[in-house]
Amino acid sequence: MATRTRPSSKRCAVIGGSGFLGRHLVERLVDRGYTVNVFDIRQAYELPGVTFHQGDLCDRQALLLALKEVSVVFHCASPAPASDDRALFQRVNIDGTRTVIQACHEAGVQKLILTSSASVVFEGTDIKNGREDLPYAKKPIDYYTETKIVQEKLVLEACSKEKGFLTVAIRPHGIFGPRDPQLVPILIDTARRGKMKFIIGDGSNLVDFTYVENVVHGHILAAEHLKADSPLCGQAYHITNDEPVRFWDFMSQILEGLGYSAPRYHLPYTLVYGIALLLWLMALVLRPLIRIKPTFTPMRVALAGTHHYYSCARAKKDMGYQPLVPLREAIVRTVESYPHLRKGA
Ligand SMILES: NC(=O)C1=CN([C@@H]2O[C@H](COP(=O)(O)OP(=O)(O)OC[C@H]3O[C@@H](n4cnc5c(N)ncnc54)[C@H](O)[C@@H]3O)[C@@H](O)[C@H]2O)C=CC1
Ligand SMILES: CC(C)CCC[C@@H](C)[C@H]1CC[C@H]2C3=C(CC[C@]12C)[C@@]1(C)CCC(=O)C[C@@H]1CC3
Repeated sequence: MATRTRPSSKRCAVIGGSGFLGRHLVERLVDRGYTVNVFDIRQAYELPGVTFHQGDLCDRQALLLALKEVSVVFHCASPAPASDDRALFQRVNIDGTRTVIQACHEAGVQKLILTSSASVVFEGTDIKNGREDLPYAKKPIDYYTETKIVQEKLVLEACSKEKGFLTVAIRPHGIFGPRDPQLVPILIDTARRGKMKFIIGDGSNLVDFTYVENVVHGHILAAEHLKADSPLCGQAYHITNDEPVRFWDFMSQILEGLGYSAPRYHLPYTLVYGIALLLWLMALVLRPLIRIKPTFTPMRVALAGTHHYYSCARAKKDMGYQPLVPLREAIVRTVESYPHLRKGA
């Protein structure tokens, strides 16, 4: 008779483990003695102690193989926000997350930790020290955010002490660090094309940028504190660097660190937002004929021109969270990790 091995609390799966955040998470889990199964549509690296399962998270059978004898699942897979593909977001973030939950039930997984986003409450207007009890955005600013809201609700509603299936959502904001394929590469690409000359608005808006190691720390703390009698069950938690910074100071430090000039001239926020909206609509209309990808999307302009920073007091109280790497050190490490993006390289 086949015996079913009891899931070990140190055996986990990371869905999206080939990605930027996912890979940092996998590396830290391995350091902490976890055995890790990575499930992703692509395999990006090899690491001792890690087993790769290549597949689409919408494929329940493929997922089940990766979740065998696993007690903790981290779900940090998503299409990139820049893809701006509504059908893809719907399929992966909503239908796919339903499949993940179903597969977790079938495989006897005990804990599911979702990487959500602080943007689920962002509507393009100022948020200062926002707490987790802010309502979800009624008018989400893009398809990515729209589907991240539904995804978070699905995961939190699936939390059931009776069924022995516990869930929690981590809401990071503006993740950056070595190997990030978004923030630094897009910023430098924009600078190389001579488009980083302008500050949108008066430049005083404060924003959270969160170093990837701190986001990883928040995920692992959440997994280890998530118990039937803990306040974490079915809750969302902001994880930030807890050091809001002026958006344009942060961008300037990265740009100057890599040898580029910081933007100096100001443009009115409403003007730039209006142009971005117009370009986005044009791109949408022309999509059947030609694929245009504007750099300044309405989402990026809104993020660049408003305050959006969040309180992580709840994470501090319920799971003892404190950022491990301060912002100044995080920027130095990040800049040093991109020698190929230096000016002239
Ligand atoms: N980068 C940021 O600033 C923030 C990211 N997040 C969230 O963090 C998570 C991780 O983001 P990043 O690491 O930045 O993105 P990433 O693009 O580097 O990683 C996402 C991973 O998901 C995988 N994936 C996508 N579709 C899949 C599918 N159908 N089946 C299996 N795997 C699939 C990709 O191959 C990739 O390896 C995402 O859920 C994102 O929404 C939240 C807040 C901020
Ligand atoms: C062209 C410039 C105005 C801006 C260049 C930097 C931007 C690419 C990034 C600045 C803030 C970032 C951010 C995200 C992606 C990259 C930025 C727009 C997210 C949308 C990623 C996914 C999330 O869940 C929220 C993030 C907010 C901040």
